[in-house]
Amino acid sequence: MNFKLSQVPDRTSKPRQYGLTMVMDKGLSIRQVEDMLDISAPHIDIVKLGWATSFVTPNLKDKIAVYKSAGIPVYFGGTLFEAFVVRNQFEDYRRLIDEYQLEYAEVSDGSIEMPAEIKCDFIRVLAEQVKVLSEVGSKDETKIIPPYKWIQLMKAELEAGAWKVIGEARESGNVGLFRSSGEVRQGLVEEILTQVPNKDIIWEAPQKAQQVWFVKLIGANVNLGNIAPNEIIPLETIRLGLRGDTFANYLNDKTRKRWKLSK
Ligand SMILES: O=C(O)[C@H](CS(=O)(=O)O)OP(=O)(O)O
Repeated sequence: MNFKLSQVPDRTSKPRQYGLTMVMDKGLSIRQVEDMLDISAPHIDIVKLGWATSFVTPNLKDKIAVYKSAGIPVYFGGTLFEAFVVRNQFEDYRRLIDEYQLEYAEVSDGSIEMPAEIKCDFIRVLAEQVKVLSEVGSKDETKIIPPYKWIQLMKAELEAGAWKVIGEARESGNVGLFRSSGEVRQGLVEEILTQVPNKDIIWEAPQKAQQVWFVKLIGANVNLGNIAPNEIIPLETIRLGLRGDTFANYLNDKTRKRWKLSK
């Protein structure tokens, strides 16, 4: 940090197991990646090449190499996994992961119907090869999954070997964990947290108000995903209580009382 400031929460340090910021790259050029890393690398834990953008991104290997040289792991979006699976090309997908020397892979069923047991089988197989992030939730806004089902799926996928489970929200943040307005399905999140350890969950939270909500609920070291490249540094300030939205979060009672601040 550039300055000394008291009453700032401790952040976990890299390589983080929690307190993760997962960034969504949906087609940055190599130059843009270099620029992003130049300023934001300390605050990026993992990068997802959103949905199937990796299929059409030129110079993919070179781009992944830039992330690698900065020590930042990259993985393909779950939609690419689904695109291979529906075409009966799972083995090709596994080879692809090796060819691109990836250390993480996402297993999801956001765009397809996949029995939970089959999804867990894919997780089991891939977990032998890489660290698996499995995503729970549908991309279809009309498909409302009840909380008990989210919990069941998340637990089963972690047991099958997922390193983290991701709560679906899409790039837009208006499905899955959120209502179409972007408002958090609070009851859902709170119920999930009674059964699944928060360190095991990455919450997709692309909108500022959503990030603020999670930081207020869970704290500076909440795992957040689908963060846009230009929101990485702003998010870090939200985590640290250095933006208006979370400003009073970590101040002690004496300071809050003196300045008449409420959390
Ligand atoms: O679910 C996601 O976050 C993304 C992006 S979007 O749904 O296409 O907006 O898909 P994924 O395949 O998990 O990257």
